[in-house]
Amino acid sequence: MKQLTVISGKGGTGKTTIAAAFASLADNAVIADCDVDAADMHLILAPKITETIDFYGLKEASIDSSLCIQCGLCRENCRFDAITDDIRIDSLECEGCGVCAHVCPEGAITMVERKAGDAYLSETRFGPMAHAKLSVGEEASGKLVAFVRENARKLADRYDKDMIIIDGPPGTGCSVIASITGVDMVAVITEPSVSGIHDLERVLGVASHFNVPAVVCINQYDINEENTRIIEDYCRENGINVVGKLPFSKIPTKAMIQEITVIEYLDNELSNEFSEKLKEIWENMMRSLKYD
Ligand SMILES: Nc1ncnc2c1ncn2[C@@H]1O[C@H](COP(=O)(O)OP(=O)(O)OP(=O)(O)O)[C@@H](O)[C@H]1O
Ligand code: SF4
Ligand code: SF4
Repeated sequence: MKQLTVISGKGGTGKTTIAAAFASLADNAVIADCDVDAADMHLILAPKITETIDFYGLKEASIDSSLCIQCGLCRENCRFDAITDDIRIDSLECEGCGVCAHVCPEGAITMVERKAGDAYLSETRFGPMAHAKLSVGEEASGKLVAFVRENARKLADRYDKDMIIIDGPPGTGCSVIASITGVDMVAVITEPSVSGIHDLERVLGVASHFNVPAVVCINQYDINEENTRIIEDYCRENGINVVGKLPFSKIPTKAMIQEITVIEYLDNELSNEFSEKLKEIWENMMRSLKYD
């Protein structure tokens, strides 16, 4: 089974637009929305949730006040200021490091599970989907990405799918790393802006560090053709395949408003042209995936 992650380095480059289009073009895939901090694939794919699973992130300290002698050691040793003057745990600040439980002379502190969000198994018009929602203020997004990927693998086994298409988070942080480790290929969606080029180089560096082959798709290439050439040269020099370029177009936004993919939005010549380009990009990527 092949796993492909769509990432972007920089936010707002069209990653979700393109990942949703890929989901509609794949023959036999599971879709995994791993952009868990700002999930928006569901706006286009309208998943029907079939199963909701509690997600437990970081553990949290809990004090048994009947054992506590108010010595204050836990408070002194908590680096996150998560213990109040009257020795209570501030849930929003507790990072679950366990130091307080370790130093407590009375064994009054235990580490307990804390629900940090919900993971979902769903059905979409293009096949099964794994996705999730992190609770407000929670920070275990890398762990939740890993959980969504595990759920996607279960769906692939259950429905005999041969591919998982992962919509990864933007940036280069731990949730990006969790969404690309062990996949067969990443497709980096970039745009020809100065920050786009900078973030592309950074995210390609992360992919290379984890030995994941990368291809690049340049979105809105015509907003700055000079920068597009810089990206193409950079990719050529570094042996990275540019699988295609998409022009600036009103179609992605029009399709998004109708909650459909750009491939489904087919009411004029212009939209046909746009979706034909995306199909070519998909086919180039599939060739690269086979070749690698
Ligand atoms: N080729 C294009 N031409 C013009 N607008 C586009 C193009 N591709 C995407 N857009 C628009 O850009 C906006 C951002 O796209 P999208 O949500 O797919 O990006 P993203 O990288 O997933 O963003 P985020 O990081 O916020 O998840 C949307 O309004 C989308 O319709
Ligand atoms: S688990 Fe760590 S962060 Fe939480 S209260 Fe204890 S020492 Fe502070
Ligand atoms: S270290 Fe233990 S006994 Fe001391 S104040 Fe904290 S909970 Fe109470």
